[in-house]
Amino acid sequence: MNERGLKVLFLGPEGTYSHQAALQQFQCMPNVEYLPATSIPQCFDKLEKDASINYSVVPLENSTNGQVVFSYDLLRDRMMPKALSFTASTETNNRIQADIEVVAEQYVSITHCLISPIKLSNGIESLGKFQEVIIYSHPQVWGQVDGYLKSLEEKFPQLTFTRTDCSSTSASVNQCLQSQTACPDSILHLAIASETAARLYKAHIIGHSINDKLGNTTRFLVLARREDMRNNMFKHSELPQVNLLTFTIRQDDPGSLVDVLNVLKIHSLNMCSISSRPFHLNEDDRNWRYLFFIEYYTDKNAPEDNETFYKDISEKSKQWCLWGTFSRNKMYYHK
Ligand SMILES: O=C(O)C(=O)C[C@]1(C(=O)O)C=C[C@@H](O)C=C1
Repeated sequence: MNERGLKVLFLGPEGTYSHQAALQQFQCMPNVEYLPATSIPQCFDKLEKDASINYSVVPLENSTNGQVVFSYDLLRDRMMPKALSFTASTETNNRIQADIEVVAEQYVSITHCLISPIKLSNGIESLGKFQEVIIYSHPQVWGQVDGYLKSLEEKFPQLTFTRTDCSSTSASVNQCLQSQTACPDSILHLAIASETAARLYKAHIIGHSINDKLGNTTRFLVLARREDMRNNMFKHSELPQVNLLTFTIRQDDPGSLVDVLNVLKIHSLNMCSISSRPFHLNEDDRNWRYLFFIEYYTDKNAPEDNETFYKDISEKSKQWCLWGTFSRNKMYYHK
């Protein structure tokens, strides 16, 4: 940390779940400046380009509707150009070093509210007075409240409901306030966001805890520039270390995915997650190629440079990248 303190980027504006994750991560540090980004891509770009920014907090997955694909794809996109340059060369070392690194994880419990820009005398029952309802939120939210929105549609069959994407949940509250000021009385603009966001904008909550699964949680990654992390200030705790690794396989070789996973087994490493995203290198490349994301545990006393493990991964995969080794957050274990 420099004398001027830390600068931490998050998906803004204030009042987003990402903001909450950033506060949770850095609340015990003195002198932290929280900087709102306008999109998830900006959370990556600014961290890479602006040396004054120390960390960026991005959502990765939700316990109800899974991957935040924007973040997965932004990690993938950072591997892509380096993967292309390997294909073109005769390089034997197939390990890719990314410029950013994952240094910690955070978990935020999600409690969505249905938020109105105007006070409705009869709460949710007042929707019956309108002809059209336009609901704004972050695209990740729709899959978390789908059952609730369907039940609203059934309750008010005469109403037209439209879902509109916004850059974040908190931005959606601002959007519904703006839109409501210049629209006919027959249309109501609503937002889905946290109670904090509703309070921040002095908007009105007409439905609380509307997510289909209560206890729904979003997992966030804390990113830093690799070159700045030589003195990693995130002390490794007593909890297991999580390693995030991505790899491509020699797709036409039968068993090539199993071969990579078997390396974990041989080294007695327990895998705790696996997923994949499309990995289409360029227009000359085949359409159906995948990048696999795995996470596995290592002991806190394990050597940082597990050379034989890396050598085996290099041998069995086409290309691979280790994004970071960080302590499991104890909130991972909470229901
Ligand atoms: O819009 C926000 O509040 C965010 O922080 C983004 C985000 C996400 O992309 O997953 C974070 C948590 C919720 O699951 C919904 C939206």
